[in-house]
Amino acid sequence: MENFNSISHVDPNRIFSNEETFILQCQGDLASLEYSLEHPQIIDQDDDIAKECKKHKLDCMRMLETDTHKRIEPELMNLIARFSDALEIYEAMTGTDLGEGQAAKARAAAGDEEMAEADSDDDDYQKRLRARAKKSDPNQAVIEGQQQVHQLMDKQRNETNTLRQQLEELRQKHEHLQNKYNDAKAKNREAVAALEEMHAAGGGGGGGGAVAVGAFPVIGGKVSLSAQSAQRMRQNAQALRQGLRELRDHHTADISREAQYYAAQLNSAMAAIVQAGQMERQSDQKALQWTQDLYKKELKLRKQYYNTIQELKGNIRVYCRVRPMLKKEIDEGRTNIMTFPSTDELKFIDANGRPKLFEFDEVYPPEAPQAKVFEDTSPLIDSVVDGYNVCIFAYGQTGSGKTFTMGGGDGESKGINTRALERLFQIIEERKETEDSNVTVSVLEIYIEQIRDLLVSKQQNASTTYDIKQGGPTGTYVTNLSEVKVNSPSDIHSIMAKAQKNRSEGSTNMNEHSSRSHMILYITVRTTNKQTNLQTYGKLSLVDLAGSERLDKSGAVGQAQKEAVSINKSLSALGDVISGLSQSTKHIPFRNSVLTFLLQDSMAGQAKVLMFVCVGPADYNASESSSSLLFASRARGVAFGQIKKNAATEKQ
Ligand SMILES: Nc1ncnc2c1ncn2[C@@H]1O[C@H](COP(=O)(O)OP(=O)(O)OP(=O)(O)O)[C@@H](O)[C@H]1O
Repeated sequence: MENFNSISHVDPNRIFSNEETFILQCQGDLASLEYSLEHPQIIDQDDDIAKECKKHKLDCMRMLETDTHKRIEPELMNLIARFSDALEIYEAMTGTDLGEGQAAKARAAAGDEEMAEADSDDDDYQKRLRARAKKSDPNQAVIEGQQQVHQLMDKQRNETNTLRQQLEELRQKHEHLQNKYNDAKAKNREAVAALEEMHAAGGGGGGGGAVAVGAFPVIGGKVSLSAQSAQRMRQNAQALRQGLRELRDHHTADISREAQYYAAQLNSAMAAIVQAGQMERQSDQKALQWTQDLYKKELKLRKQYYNTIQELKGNIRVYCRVRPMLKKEIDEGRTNIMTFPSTDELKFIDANGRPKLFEFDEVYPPEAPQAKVFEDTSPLIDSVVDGYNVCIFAYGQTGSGKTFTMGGGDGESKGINTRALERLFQIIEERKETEDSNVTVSVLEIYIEQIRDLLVSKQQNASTTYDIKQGGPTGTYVTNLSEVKVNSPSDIHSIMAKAQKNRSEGSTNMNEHSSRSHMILYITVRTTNKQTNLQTYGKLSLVDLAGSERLDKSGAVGQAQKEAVSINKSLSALGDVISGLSQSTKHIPFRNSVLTFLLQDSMAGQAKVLMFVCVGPADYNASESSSSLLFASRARGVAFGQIKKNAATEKQ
């Protein structure tokens, strides 16, 4: 009876007590046995269910003997009766001896003490059955037994049905209770979870310590509702999380695939770019090399053509420039007599009213800017770096624009001198990989047949003798003339400002700032070829001649008159030289003046020569303009001789 010792101590909160469980088990097994009795074909041959029922019956009987199961006594009694009936029928149907029915009765009648104990557990009902069986003969007993069996079977059938209904009710009750129990458990869990969430959401409010969840009331309407919401939310959140996880996995896979695809695309694109870049670089290098070669060839050709043209032209080019009308001239009501039929022609009516047409290599009208004038001059400058002497001089009457053309002003009005130097440095820069050049300048003036160094003080000039010599690397040179190294084009500004400041200048009727001397700016370029180490010299002579003037017009007297006479004399000497050259006479009077002596090497074929003939446009200068233009025309036809490049020497 060990199973039932603790029945009285069963937890009252438990749904089924041990007694109820026991009765349910008994009823279950009994129903099985009864069912098999109604269906003999499935009677258990191993007697298991019958033996189990026998055991239950004995348990029921033992429980009845104790006082502790009063509560279920009716059920126990009922069960014992049913077990007895069923077991007796079972024994009758199967011939098995379980201590019931005929066998027990026979043992009781025979006084079989051995099995008496097994039968002794039968209740009074059993004893009565056995007693009754003793009185009748066995055959009658069998018949009675069979009748009883039938009766019992009917009764049993009815009871079985009732029991089945009861069992079904019990089962439903059990199921209902089980559901309630499950619901309660679930609600409890939800409530606990809700409280945990509330606690978590509240940041552990109510003291900040850990909350003993079990201490909260479990189920309340409100809590239950919010717990359901929380549950739904949790389920939603879980579903959402799951969806997000799937989405993320899906996207991760997609992104990974795309990343691989694009990485491959990128790699191949990069490779293509690198390859294209290499090809481009190679073709760029080839194109660059080709362009450089072409450029060199072009330069060479250009030089050849230019030199050929120069030689064909007798090595002198003449550009004519007509300055604009001056304010003074306009104010005096002077008339502009110059017209320009073409870019190399100039036409005007001379003092005698006769139309005159002059043709030059270039003719610049008054509006021609300084830049345009230099544009046509710059090819000559290139020759200097190639080792040629170049002489550019401006000729014309006083006030005709010589100084403006050669020196000019600042910015866009800067003249040939500054622009030539800029161009020289540009060429030097372009050739710096193959050639090394340095540039020096000297500036002198010829004032009343005296040479003055314009880059030194008047005192120094007074104590220095300047002689003209021939045979230097660039031909004619002046002894003791200072030479200043120029590092950049901007250096020329201060140098020319100094020279201009030192130059002799006066004011005449014809020109407020009249130059009273010839000024020559020498720019010498020494170039060393980096490969051959050969050194060449080029000399650029930029000559701003003093203007010829008619003394009656200029009103010069005293020193100015002396200057004017000297100027005219030297210009006349220049005219004589040009005349001699044009007539190819044997003796050319270069030494008749300091000017012609200094220009001898240029005019004797050792330089490319460019003459600017400057004229004023006003009618009152028609005579001087006419003679200047005639002078220039004559010079243009002169063959100065075969141009020679300065000899190259090994650099020391
Ligand atoms: N192309 C020109 N555009 C504008 N002004 C000019 C131009 N040529 C000359 N002039 C102006 O004419 C005046 C005389 O010019 P410039 O001094 O150059 O003459 P010059 O021939 O050098 O005279 P001189 O022989 O007396 O020294 C100056 O005021 C000068 O600014």
